[in-house]
Amino acid sequence: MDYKQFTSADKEAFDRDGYVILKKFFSAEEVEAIYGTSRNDNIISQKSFDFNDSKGMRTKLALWYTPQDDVYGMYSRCQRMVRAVEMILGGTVAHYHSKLMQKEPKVGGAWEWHQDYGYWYNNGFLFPDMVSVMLALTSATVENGCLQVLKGSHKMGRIEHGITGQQVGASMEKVNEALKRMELVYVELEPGDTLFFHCNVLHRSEANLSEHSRWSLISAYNLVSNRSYKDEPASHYTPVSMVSDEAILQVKTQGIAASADFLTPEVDNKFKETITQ
Ligand SMILES: O=C(O)CCC(=O)C(=O)O
Ligand SMILES: [Fe+2]
Repeated sequence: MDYKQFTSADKEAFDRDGYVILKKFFSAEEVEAIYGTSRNDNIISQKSFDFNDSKGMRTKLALWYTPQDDVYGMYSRCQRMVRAVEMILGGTVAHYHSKLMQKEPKVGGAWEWHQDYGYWYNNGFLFPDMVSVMLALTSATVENGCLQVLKGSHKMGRIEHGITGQQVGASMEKVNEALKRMELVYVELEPGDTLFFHCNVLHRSEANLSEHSRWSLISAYNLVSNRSYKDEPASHYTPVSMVSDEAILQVKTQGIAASADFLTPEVDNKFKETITQ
């Protein structure tokens, strides 16, 4: 089977705008494999925790560092993904972490304006050679609190971040000025559509007040040369062990192992920085 590939035109758009959307980068069958598995994955539900927004709404999420041989790991490690991220970052890439974001109907929380590098910088990464890739497992719409990005804002460089509620957000003085000059884009996605976004692009999302879940699987990558000087799990400088594009459908219903290196917020006191959002 032919799989859609990330092109040099996609890379140009990413460099210009700080993000690019690849429609149907993963097929309906692949999304069914990942979403169907995650919906019934007891380990994922055991390892998920709530992350509260400033109004007490909450997003459920599970986060792990080393990509495994399960259906989620195959997403993070498959060839079209690794090649795309190599093109974006311009070198050999490592997987920083992945998370399954479960923004449930009526309760799914908001995320304040932030840059992912606003947090990751505090985790010891000197360079913003980092990128996130979000796969929509369900439709993401304005109604269910889809991601919003400020187009071109990655060019501002890193902005100071401070605590807003339980979350850490970007300086609102800078965000408010940035909002006057750049276009705010609601990233509406169909299942299978995939958003690549720069670690310095400003983004946020509103609460999910709708009847529909918004679930996404997000993998973050780093250049292996951008090794943290802090005590981060080794996955962040270990080259991704690439698998074929067929791998998702080959493992299909394989859920995550309980032994995966999950982030546990109770023990990990640098949670606020890691959670990337
Ligand atoms: O999905 C969301 O609403 C926020 C996600 C986010 O900020 C991230 O993954 O970096
Ligand atoms: Fe984020």
